Order: sequence, then structure tokens, then C-alpha cells
Amino acid sequence: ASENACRIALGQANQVQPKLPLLKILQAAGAHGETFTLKEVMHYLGQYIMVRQLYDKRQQHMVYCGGDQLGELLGLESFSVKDPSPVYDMLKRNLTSVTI
Ligand SMILES: C[C@@H](c1ccc(Cl)cc1)n1cnc(-c2ccccc2)c1-c1c(C(=O)NCCN2CCN(C3CCCCC3)CC2)[nH]c2cc(Cl)ccc12
Repeated sequence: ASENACRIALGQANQVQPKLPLLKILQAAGAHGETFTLKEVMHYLGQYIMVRQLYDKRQQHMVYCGGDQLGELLGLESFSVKDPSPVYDMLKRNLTSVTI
């Protein structure tokens, strides 16, 4: 309805609220605040992987996250960025949608 159009106009649409363990990872990558769009969550997770050098320098699609909080959240030692499904499953567990 019109409220939703207003939210979209104000850029507030589709905000998600990460649970604390995920929020801490996003903040380590430079995120501020407590609600984000999914695009922002993905951007900060990518930054986190870069900053923590979790990707393989030679096989750059491979992420080795065992021993890192990211690996704890994903329940994985490693994954390929070519198969995003484990990341989406983790986000389903760690994001709550925000209705304003
Ligand atoms: C398509 C996209 C993606 C996005 C989501 C998913 Cl679930 C899979 C895949 N993607 C493709 N490669 C990456 C990537 C690869 C290595 C290191 C960091 C990021 C990403 C990821 C981004 C991102 O925001 N990507 C922007 C452009 N990337 C190109 C790759 N660039 C680096 C590649 C390694 C060498 C340095 C540049 C960084 C910018 N966010 C992510 C978050 C996670 Cl949990 C996992 C991967 C990514």
C-alpha cells in the first residue's frame, strides 16, 4: 500500500536485522547500525572475507573459513563462492526481517 511505497521511496524497504554473531562479523568489515539491505549484508561479508584474507590467493573462488567466526556461522571449513547456497542457509538462520 502507500506506506510501502513511502518506505521504498525513503530507501527503507527490505531491511534485515542480523543476529548478534553475524552483526559482529559485518561490523568487523566496517558496517555501522543494526539493520541493512541484503545487498549491504553481502557486500560487508565480501569485505570481511577480503580483509581477513579468507579466500585462496590462487583459487580466488575458494573461501577457507574454518577457525574463523564466519566458519562457525556457516558450519563449514570452506566453500566456493560459485555455490552460494550455504551462505543463504546461514543468512536464513541469522537474519530477521524488519517491518517498520
Ligand atoms: C558474486 C559475489 C558473491 C556474493 C555472494 C555470494 Cl553468497 C557468493 C558470491 N562474489 C564473487 N566473488 C566474491 C568474493 C570472492 C573472494 C573474496 C571476496 C569476495 C563475491 C562475494 C561478495 C561480493 O560482494 N562481491 C563483490 C565483487 N567481488 C568480486 C571478487 N573480488 C575479489 C576476489 C578475490 C580477489 C580480490 C577481489 C571482490 C569483489 N560478497 C560475498 C559474501 C560471501 Cl559470504 C561470499 C562471497 C562474496
